[in-house]
Amino acid sequence: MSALYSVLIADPIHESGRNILDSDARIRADVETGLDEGALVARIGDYDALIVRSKTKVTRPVIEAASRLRAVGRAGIGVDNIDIPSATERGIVVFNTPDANATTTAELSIAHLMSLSRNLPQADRAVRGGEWKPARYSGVELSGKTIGVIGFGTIGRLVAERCAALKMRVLAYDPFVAPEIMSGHGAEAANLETLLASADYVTLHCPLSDKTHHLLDARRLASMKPGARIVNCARGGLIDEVALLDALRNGHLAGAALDVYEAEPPTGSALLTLDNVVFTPHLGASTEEAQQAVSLRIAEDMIKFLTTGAAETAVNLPRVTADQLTQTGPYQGLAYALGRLVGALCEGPISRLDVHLFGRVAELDSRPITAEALVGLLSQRMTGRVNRVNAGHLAREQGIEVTESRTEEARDFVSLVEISAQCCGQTTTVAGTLLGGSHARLVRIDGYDVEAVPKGNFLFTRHQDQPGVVGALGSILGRENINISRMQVGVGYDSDTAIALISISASLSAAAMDEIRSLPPIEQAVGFAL
Ligand SMILES: NC(=O)c1ccc[n+]([C@@H]2O[C@H](COP(=O)([O-])OP(=O)(O)OC[C@H]3O[C@@H](n4cnc5c(N)ncnc54)[C@H](O)[C@@H]3O)[C@@H](O)[C@H]2O)c1
Ligand SMILES: O=C(O)[C@H](O)COP(=O)(O)O
Repeated sequence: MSALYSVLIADPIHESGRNILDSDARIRADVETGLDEGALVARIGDYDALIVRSKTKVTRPVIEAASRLRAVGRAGIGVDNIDIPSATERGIVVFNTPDANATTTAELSIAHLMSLSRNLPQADRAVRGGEWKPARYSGVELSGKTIGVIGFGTIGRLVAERCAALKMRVLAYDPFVAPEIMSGHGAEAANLETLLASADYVTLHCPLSDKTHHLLDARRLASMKPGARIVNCARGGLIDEVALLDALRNGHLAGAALDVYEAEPPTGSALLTLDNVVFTPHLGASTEEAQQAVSLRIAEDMIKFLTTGAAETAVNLPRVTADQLTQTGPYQGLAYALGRLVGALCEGPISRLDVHLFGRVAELDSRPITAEALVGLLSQRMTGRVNRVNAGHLAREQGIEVTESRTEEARDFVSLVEISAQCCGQTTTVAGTLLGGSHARLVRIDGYDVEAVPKGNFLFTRHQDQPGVVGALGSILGRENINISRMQVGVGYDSDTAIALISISASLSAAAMDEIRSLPPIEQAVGFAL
């Protein structure tokens, strides 16, 4: 059997993950490391998926050349080397391995904290050089000191717990984490100003983004407690290195321990000339345990994504577990078909899409259901890739406002998914349910009850309720050699307009559709596929 999916591994990963990919007959995994942007642009068009660590830069030109790419898997945590907005626009899922190397990185931060306080690298170099001057390398105790943890996510919490165990007072700053969570991990919540002014040590554990670039700039470094020390095992760009150099040279800061740099490697950086700085070469994730865990996780998650579409750790999709996917999956299929239907029935720009869940379905996570309704709507109207990753972006580009609501009380069916679209001042509403928990049925179009399997080709008409319409439609279809497998006719309760929803064996030609539209009783006629 030839492989169904091709995966490019562009940075070195532990052999355990490669073995998993190699032993799956559905996957062809190629390892090509050290590719620069041009080389990656030239190669990426052949692949369904890309696996990277931090070295390979997945830039907009790479994403634009990636005609087949469905996923970028980051074997690690930080995704600042991947252009997420570009990937999202193109419907490419980006996921990482959020926990696999966290303990290892937290341990490096503690190691740096200790070597910085006790001058271990400097003392090691001195002893090797034959020097024996213990007084020269005298350090400071951690116990009783205050450490400020900036970024209280997975790693920040692990570091805080370890520092608390070392009898340090731990302050934490993270605008997105509640104080109770911080206290649960041995830390006191503080604002950034207080943290910087009172901490003897500051350790960074937030992601690098446009918002956190140079989080520690000259002004904030100057506001730190005199004689404080900094540990950075997160990302180089979080600190302005020129300002850091100044603060270390002028003695305002006593030292720094750096694993990460604004440019890696930091060749030629003046920081390398300072004796009060400890350096490691982006070693945060580099233990046998972490590398094995990261590699296994990315390989397993990539196979799961390619074969089932599940991406629990996606950074550009709402996080959905495999269990949730099993529950919402059938409703997602229904919502997709309803979205396509409403997209076909509305013959103009749509300004708003409302997804309303009634009954049991209202107890589920509505986000993937709403997202699929939007994918269905957009896929009816656009060529090119539309999926849950880029649907929100494409909707915003088209000026479509999306809302979702739920009512746990059942309405006519145990579960009902209802989708309304506003188009040219009119509202079109369609609804569907699942029979036996998995068989999608279309049950309502505007006020008309119908019962149709939402699959295949359809002709929909809205027409004056008068004799002869169905016969006229049937004769045009017959002449076109198109078979009718099922026909629903609905009559309005308080109007003289009726609808017909006809399942047909093939799509109708433009000429046949024009002929149908020219029949005097016809007000609207649409041919579409669900
Ligand atoms: N040196 C290494 O080899 C290495 C290894 C792993 C991770 N990392 C880096 O460490 C970072 C943190 O990893 P994690 O697993 O803890 O990530 P995480 O996503 O679990 O936690 C990041 C935390 O930062 C917080 N945050 C966001 N913006 C902030 C801001 N402006 N100020 C303060 N806090 C802010 C978030 O709310 C979140 O709680 C990663 O983004 C990665 O860049 C480095
Ligand atoms: O964000 C991470 O996971 C670390 O920076 C590790 O990066 P690496 O995989 O390139 O060692």
